[in-house]
Amino acid sequence: MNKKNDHHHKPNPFNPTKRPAGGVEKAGAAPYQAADRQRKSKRLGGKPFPSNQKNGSKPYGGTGEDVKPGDRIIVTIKRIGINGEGVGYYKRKAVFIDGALPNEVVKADVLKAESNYITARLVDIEKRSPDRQQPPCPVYDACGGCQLQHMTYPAQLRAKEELVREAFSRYTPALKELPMRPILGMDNPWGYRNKAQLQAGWQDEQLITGLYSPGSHRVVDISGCAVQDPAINEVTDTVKAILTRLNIAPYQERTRQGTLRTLVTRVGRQSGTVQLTLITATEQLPSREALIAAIRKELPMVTTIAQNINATSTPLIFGEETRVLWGSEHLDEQLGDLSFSLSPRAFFQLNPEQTVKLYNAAKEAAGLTGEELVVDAYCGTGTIGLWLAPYAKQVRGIELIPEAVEDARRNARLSHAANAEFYVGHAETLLPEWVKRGIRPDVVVVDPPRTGCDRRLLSAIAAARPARLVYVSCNPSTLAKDCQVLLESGYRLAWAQPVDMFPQTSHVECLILMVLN
Ligand SMILES: C[S@@+](CC[C@H](N)C(=O)[O-])C[C@H]1O[C@@H](n2cnc3c(N)ncnc32)[C@H](O)[C@@H]1O
Repeated sequence: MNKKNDHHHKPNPFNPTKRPAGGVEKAGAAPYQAADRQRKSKRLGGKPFPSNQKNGSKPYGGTGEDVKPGDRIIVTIKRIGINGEGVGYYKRKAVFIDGALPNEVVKADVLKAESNYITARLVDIEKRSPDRQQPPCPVYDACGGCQLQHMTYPAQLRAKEELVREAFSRYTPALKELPMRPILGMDNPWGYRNKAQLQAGWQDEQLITGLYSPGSHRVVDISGCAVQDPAINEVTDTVKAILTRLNIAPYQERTRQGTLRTLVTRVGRQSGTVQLTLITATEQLPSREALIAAIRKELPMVTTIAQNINATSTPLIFGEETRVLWGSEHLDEQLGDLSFSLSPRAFFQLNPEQTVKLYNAAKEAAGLTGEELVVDAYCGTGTIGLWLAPYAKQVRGIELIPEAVEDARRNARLSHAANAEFYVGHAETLLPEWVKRGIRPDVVVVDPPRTGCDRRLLSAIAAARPARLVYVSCNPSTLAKDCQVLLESGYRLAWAQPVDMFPQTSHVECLILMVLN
């Protein structure tokens, strides 16, 4: 799954220049609480290609082995990299070019030339891919939220399948062939996100809300974001107008003046109601009563108005203290037959429609008959375990964050899952302890952060020998590496199922089923 509390960013093995997507919840992050904010060069999608002969670049062709910054090179793009960039080869070195698409021949200026890879800026497209399209979003180039809008949706899906294949061919040498099912995409790959976390900023003396421009703290206004649920866009625009009217200013890091840091809007897709959280740098919220009255009057779908106070200078979005200013403590949400009641800080899947497909794949993979003990490791708020609970004898979830475990327990009560228990702890410590005490799971589900499973957990699984291991991952590279370890421990890869949880972005979710040989 996405939304990963990943505290350990490692170099991305497909593109060492970039952080992997995902991470802790940070300001301005997009697809997950913390999407990768990759730097984008011009994508040229559907626009005339600029002539770039005046910029002092060297003539086409580069300088052989010793490619250096400023050289202009011609590259045939082979595939999409994990951050959405085009990947080709020049003089046997991998070249990463933002905005280039597979099968395109592009001219690019070298930005960085290392011993084993090159990064370059797209200048012109000599041969254009039929998969190239005009990005629908007007601020696509400036905003860091999406990486693949310049590619048609069927091509995005193919590229994501290719990313999974590439990872397994690179990191799972013990696997002869990858038994991969076609990726599960969306019929309508727009308007799917149920939550926005938008930074507040100034532009032309106006309050704006949006994401930080990649690599900076400049807010790009993203009114009318095409991947957000339309209700979120409506609420955002109206709240912005109300805040402007009431002179509630955005907080400015430089001057430490102002109030509003972030506007968090979450919609319950089933109920149609909206939970609004204003994250402020100060305890005091100016014109508080007038603000509440105006929101209630103009936005009847808002059922919670909350304030979260974050006076710190860390990149984390939420502070420790949340006050509900008006309305309900929780937002009601439904996923299939399960009910959830979400506090402003509680984690919930961002694309409920695709989550159902992912969890149904997990259910199929688990192959439950009602007699099994299922361990849901890295369980978050318990959603996968609860999805499986009606079909299992018992579910035991393990999660590091105590608040998430409290949410999981509350969610279990709401969904009448009396056979599901959730424990706070490290999966790599708790599962071995359980195994030592004779608790033997029949099915283990893991859904780790981007860094993958801890080796001690993989060893404990190998020792416990559950008949089935269902591995849900948001990072094909670590998934493939862990798969290699499991293959060496006597498991066989039965099938892999990629799911497109975040259309228009380069994120790929993939589930695999491993069974005992
Ligand atoms: C990708 S999320 C999975 C969430 C959950 N499965 C879901 O679908 O909502 C990974 C979770 O693992 C937790 N986590 C990270 N390291 C852990 C560890 N060593 N042991 C247990 N949980 C851990 C994180 O706090 C996070 O909630």
